[in-house]
Amino acid sequence: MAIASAKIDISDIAIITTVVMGVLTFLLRKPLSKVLLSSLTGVKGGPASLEVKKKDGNDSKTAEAPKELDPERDFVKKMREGNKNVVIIFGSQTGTAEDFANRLAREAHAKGLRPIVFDPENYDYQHLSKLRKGQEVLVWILATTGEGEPTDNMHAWYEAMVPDPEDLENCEVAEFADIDGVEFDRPLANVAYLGFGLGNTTYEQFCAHMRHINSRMKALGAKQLMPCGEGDDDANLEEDFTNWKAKIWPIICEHLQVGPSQGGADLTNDSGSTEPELEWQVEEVEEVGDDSAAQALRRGEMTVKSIDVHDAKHPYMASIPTAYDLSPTGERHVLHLEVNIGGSGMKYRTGDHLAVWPTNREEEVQQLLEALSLSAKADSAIKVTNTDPHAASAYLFPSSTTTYGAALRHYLDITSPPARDQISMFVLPYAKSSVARDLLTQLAEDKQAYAQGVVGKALTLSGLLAEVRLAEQLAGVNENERLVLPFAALLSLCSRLQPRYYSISSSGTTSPERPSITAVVLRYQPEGDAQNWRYGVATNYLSTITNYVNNKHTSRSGGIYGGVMASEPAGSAHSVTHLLFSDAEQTSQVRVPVHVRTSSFRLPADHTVPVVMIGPGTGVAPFRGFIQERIHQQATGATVLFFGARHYEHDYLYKAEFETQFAQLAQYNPESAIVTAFSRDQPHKIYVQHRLRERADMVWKWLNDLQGYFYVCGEARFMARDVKDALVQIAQSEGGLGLSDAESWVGSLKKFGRYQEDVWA
Ligand SMILES: Cc1cc2nc3c(=O)[nH]c(=O)nc-3n(C[C@H](O)[C@H](O)[C@H](O)COP(=O)(O)O)c2cc1C
Repeated sequence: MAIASAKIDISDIAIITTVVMGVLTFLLRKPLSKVLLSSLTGVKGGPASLEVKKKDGNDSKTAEAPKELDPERDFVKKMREGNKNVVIIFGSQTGTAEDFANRLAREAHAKGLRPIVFDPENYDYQHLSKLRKGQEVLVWILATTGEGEPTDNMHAWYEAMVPDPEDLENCEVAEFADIDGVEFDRPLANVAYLGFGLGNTTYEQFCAHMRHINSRMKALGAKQLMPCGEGDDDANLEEDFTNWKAKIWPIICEHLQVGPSQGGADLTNDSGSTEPELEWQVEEVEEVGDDSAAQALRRGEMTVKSIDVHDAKHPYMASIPTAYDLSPTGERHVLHLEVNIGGSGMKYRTGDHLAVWPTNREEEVQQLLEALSLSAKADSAIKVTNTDPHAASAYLFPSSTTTYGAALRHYLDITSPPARDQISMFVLPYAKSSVARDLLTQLAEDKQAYAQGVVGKALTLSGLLAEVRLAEQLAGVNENERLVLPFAALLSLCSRLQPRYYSISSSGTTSPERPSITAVVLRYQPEGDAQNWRYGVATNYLSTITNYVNNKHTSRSGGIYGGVMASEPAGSAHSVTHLLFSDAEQTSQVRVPVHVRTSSFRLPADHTVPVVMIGPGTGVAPFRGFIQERIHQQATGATVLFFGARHYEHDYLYKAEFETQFAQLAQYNPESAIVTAFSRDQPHKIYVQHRLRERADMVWKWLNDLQGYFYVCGEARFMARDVKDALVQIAQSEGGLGLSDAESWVGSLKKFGRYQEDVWA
């Protein structure tokens, strides 16, 4: 199952799993009736609850002396060395908040402010207290992930600043540096801040990460300059961000007393004719070194690094021993890929995620090179450096030198539609002809025109540039008057290509070196451009890899490589020329950059406890691993999988495998079974929640009487919600509870980690 897609990569709509391990972070606060309470707290094999320390009276004053901090991780020092006055800190899981932070910084710069962006993973939170209001402003840009959780890169800061999410007003005060002159429990009294939360209203805990940090900032004495903005990814995140941004500049400028009448010096020109100061400088350089070094440049640095520890910043180049289409005759193709991580030092546990670093489709890369008039220079070496010597990062890519082609292929998101403010800041200024200026101004300023002309068509940057070119041609604009976008401007326009996360569909115990993933290939025709196909970046990359693995004797230098799947849409041939290969082994073995992400989606340690899994479609992915694990444990508790799909004939994923495995599990417990719901095989739709209700008495017995675990993986908005409603109904009909007690019962299962979700919107 695909779990995390890049933001606008509507495509691999994937997305992650995030599991509720409430028990690790929450204490039960509202006990139910005694009977229910004892059934919930008597969890066997469940994770232990964490002791949450409270600040009370003198206790908190005896806090340990601050640890020696690494000066390299002091962001305030770095900020002051660069004479910056706006510090932007982002928490991002799939890249959107990071992109927003960078865009905000560019706009701040255009307003005459001096911004700097920090990834909290590289710095220590303790320095926050050194910020000085009136002279400096802190801006949080925080996405929420999991079930109301902080993003990985904010994890350490969040843990320190929000020790008890259930008691935001009154929890233990974190340690801060240099807090002389302020009250002990108000260490951030000198700090002025504002914030924007990214979230999705489909999730129960909307924008929880930003909201929790906001409450703690206030509780720790910081001055909030205006209420936090919130963006809803289920509605229009981009517009929410644009509206919030419009409000913050006068407030920041007034607070810092900068700019004409404190409104900020707007260095962008209304006519769009002034070229912006760009963040990145691009210099063409001679290629140095032998052939393999030159090749590495073309393929991206990811292939050549020799490192011991592989993580989110340093993927491992894994080979793919097996890959196939699980539903070759289905309307949608679901891929199964096994990834060889043997020898990498990486380990995974059942329920973890695998991040895959995709490569853009070669056709997209070539189209963009063409639109930039860089086709002839695709393999030219370039050095990309930050124009600001005090910026948090000097380089945009893993190394200072790459090629135009490799940058577009491996490092930049070139398929997401450019945002309105990006068009006005980084495309419009390069338009010389009035026809190009008019077209771009309309898209940048008219929301409706943008919604139809860019979003509705899922227009990529190369598509936008092609439309401008066509308009210029039709208007007879001279070649030397036509818009040519500089590569350095494109670097400000495109965000970084992000890894995509997939639930691992194998057991870490039985296949420790071969995690597998299960992903549906995303291809669609946008409403506004129904003639043309759009391709999800990562899943089509995986599809190309699958094709290659199954035909590996075909020459890879052949350029365009035809798809082998049935019902490939016309024109979907993929080029493998620029996939990554292992040259060291001289085997032309294709390599996929990956890393493992730990999750909290876990089976109970005690195999005698029943396990009920709801996994329609590719939501079945983590449960394949769970089933392997339960067989290995010879689980005597019931193991029950509710699987749903459209058609028995085409979409029953892992059918033969599951049938054999459940026959085996039934030997340990006769109630173990797979229950299927094929929605379109009869006139009326049947879904997993219907099957669940049909077995209400058993479900109640497994979960309430036997203290079983309940897992849901798949689509959040309808399926996960309907499944939860079905469980509430079961608690009413089988447990005799009123609606509110039934809801509390389900809520408490969640709090105790016995109802875990791995869902995506
Ligand atoms: C796996 C997953 C879990 C999420 N959980 C929540 C949540 O609990 N609450 C919420 O408001 N938004 C949630 N979101 C929505 C994200 O916050 C939103 O899509 C955001 O734009 C992602 O930003 P990022 O790309 O910087 O990580 C979740 C998204 C994903 C993919």
